[in-house]
Amino acid sequence: MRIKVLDHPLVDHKITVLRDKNTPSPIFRQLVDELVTLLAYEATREIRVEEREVETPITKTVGTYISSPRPLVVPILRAGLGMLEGMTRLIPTAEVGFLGMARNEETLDIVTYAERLPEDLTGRQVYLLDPMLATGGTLIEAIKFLRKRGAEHITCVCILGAPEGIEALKAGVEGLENVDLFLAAQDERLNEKSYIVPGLGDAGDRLYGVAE
Ligand SMILES: O=P(O)(O)OC[C@H]1O[C@H](OP(=O)(O)OP(=O)(O)O)[C@H](O)[C@@H]1O
Ligand SMILES: O=c1cc[nH]c(=O)[nH]1
Ligand SMILES: [Mg+2]
Repeated sequence: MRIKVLDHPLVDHKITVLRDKNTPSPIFRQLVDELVTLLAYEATREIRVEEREVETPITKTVGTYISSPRPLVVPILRAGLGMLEGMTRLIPTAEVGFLGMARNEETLDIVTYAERLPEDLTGRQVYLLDPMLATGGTLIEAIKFLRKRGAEHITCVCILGAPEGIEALKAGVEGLENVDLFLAAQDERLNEKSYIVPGLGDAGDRLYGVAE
C-alpha cells in the first residue's frame, strides 16, 4: 500500500481550523471541500490517460485525455459526501457511486445500510472518499465491497488517519499493492472510544449535525 501524507503549510492551516471545536458547520464544510481539492490533485496523479489528437485554433497536436472507462468516485456516507464536490470538480467526467456505512459506536461493527454502485467494477479506477480513517473498519469493509464487484485498484482519499487504522488496513486488505492511501494528515492515536486524537471529533456530525 502506498501512503502519501500531504506536507504543505496551507493544508496544515486548514486542518487546524477544522480541528477547532468552535468552527461552525458552514466553515467546516468549506474547509473539507478545499482540502479535498488539494488531496485530489495528488491522488489523481496516476489517473489513466490516453493521447488523442486535438485541433487548436492554430494547428493539430496530440493531447492528453482521461481515458475510458471513466473513473468512479465513491463517497462513504455520510461524512464522505462532504468530499464529493471537491473531487468531482477536479474530475468532472467521473461517475459517482455511493456506499452508506455506519460504525456502531459501542461495538465498532460496521453496518452497510445503502449502496448504489455499478454491478461490474472490473477495470475501473476507483476513488474511495471518507474523511476519517480511525480503526480502519469502515475502509476495510468498503474495499472488500468494491473488490467483490471486481474493482482492482482502489485509491483511498481521507483527511485524517490514525496509525491504528493504517496498520489495520495493512493487515486486513488483500492485494495491498493495488491500494493507495492519501491523507491530509496522520494523527497520533485513537482514544478509548476509538476517536482520532487530536482529531476533529465526529466528521459526520460536524458536517451535517448530530445523527439520531
Ligand atoms: O475507521 P473507523 O473506525 O471505521 O471509523 C471511521 C468511520 O467513522 C465515521 O463514520 P460514521 O460511522 O460516524 O458515520 P457518519 O459518516 O454517518 O457519521 C467516518 O466518516 C468513517 O466512515
Ligand atoms: O475520530 C473519529 C473517528 C471515527 N469517526 C469520526 O467521525 N471521527
Ligand atoms: Mg459519524
